Amino acid sequence: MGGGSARSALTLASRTLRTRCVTYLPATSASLQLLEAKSLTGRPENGSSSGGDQHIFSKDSWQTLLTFAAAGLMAFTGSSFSVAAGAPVLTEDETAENAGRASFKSTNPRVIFVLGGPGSGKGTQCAKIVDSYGFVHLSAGDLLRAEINSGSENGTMIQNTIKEGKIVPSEVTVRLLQKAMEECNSNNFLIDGFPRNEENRAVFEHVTGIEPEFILFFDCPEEEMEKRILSRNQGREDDNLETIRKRFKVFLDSTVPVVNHYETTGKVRKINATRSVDDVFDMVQPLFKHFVQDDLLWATEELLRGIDTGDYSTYQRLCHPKLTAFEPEAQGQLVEGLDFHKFYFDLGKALKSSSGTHGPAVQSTIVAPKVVLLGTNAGVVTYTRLQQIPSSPKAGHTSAHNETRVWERQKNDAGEWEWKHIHFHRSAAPTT
Ligand SMILES: Nc1ncnc2c1ncn2[C@@H]1O[C@H](COP(=O)(O)OP(=O)(O)OP(=O)(O)O)[C@@H](O)[C@H]1O
Ligand SMILES: O=c1ccn([C@@H]2O[C@H](COP(=O)(O)O)[C@@H](O)[C@H]2O)c(=O)[nH]1
Repeated sequence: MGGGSARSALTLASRTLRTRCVTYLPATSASLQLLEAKSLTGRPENGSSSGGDQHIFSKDSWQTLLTFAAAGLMAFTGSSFSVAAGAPVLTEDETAENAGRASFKSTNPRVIFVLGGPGSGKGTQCAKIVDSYGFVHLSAGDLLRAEINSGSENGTMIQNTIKEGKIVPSEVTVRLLQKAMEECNSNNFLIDGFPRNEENRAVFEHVTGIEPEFILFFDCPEEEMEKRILSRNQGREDDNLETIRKRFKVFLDSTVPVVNHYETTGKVRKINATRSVDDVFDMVQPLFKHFVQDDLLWATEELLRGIDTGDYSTYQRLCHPKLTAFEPEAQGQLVEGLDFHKFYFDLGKALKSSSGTHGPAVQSTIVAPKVVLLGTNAGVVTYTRLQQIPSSPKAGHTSAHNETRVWERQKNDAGEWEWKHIHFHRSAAPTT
């Protein structure tokens, strides 16, 4: 399993990234309702990922890759974040805060507002981001249309407002967004087509206390947007020339000022949306890759914390049942499955109960982590792990190991995406 089995805390030293959460992409009944709402309104959830400029490894090439990695023949290049050894350690509060995020649901969700004129391609790109980066897509327009279809008392008012291309009162939209976020077991949200005006923005911030990470803004000329909407053909009541023109005016008068506001805070990421769907997505992808790197590092930290605290259920949840490993304990052999690792968790528990000691915890420190993404569904995390072992016979001893951990994003039986640890390589680090 790669490490000590006694009770411990994980000190997250030597890193520049501040991790947020592990993306487990669970689809709750609420998100399924939203999907249903989408199909009712005929909105596209289309598009498999283009893969952008990265190589996407098939299952077969993945095995080859593992063989190379295992043989020490693989060099990790490409995007990474470097971390200076000895950089500041997380404070106790931050560590506790991160520990609280182990359940993936935090009070501090990651929100990206997706703005752009009507027909600029917001919904199309959001579907691709969901596919590749696992965000939950909340379209304010879809939520409002679902509210009409639900027979709510506000239904007629919302329907008339949409027909006129006007903006629905902020409290109605914010309430729908907040409810959808609360019902969704995720921490990563794309909020599409909102805030539509300054009041929307102020009410959302006031009610939820959430500041967006950034604003993804699709910039597209009116004639192109008009052409796209007129050929959208999804039976939307507002996709007619008269309402389209009104929507363009509302966009210019009310939504552009919101974008301008965020410009002043440096949060706008403007994308030229005139190109093809895949070309636009290629421009979008770099904005999301670091979230995946962040999540993979956090998943690794959670795994190590599980090892150090002897928490086998966490280890089992994060690891693929057929996890493969090269580690000193396996005497140079490739071991497969979790049983080999479970032995050490059981041993730790037995030793602790027989000795009855409750001494200080084993402490792991990750030094110089690097996260390399292989397409959008796989990634490799490498680092040196220092483990301070408080108990005898090696009391006060620090061990140093180089670890390479491979993660793959997979769909579970419920069809939900989750990161699974599929292989690791651990060897003693040369000491200085
Ligand atoms: N880059 C693109 N090139 C050509 N057509 C596109 C592109 N992006 C989206 N489309 C098409 O244009 C239409 C509008 O796209 P989409 O529904 O994603 O826009 P939107 O910004 O979400 O619109 P709205 O604000 O009205 O909901 C759809 O039919 C979609 O397939
Ligand atoms: O925050 C919002 C979002 C949307 N509306 C109304 O819905 C329609 C359609 O929105 P799309 O984003 O194009 O699906 C929009 O024209 C508004 O009338 C809103 O009021 N507030």
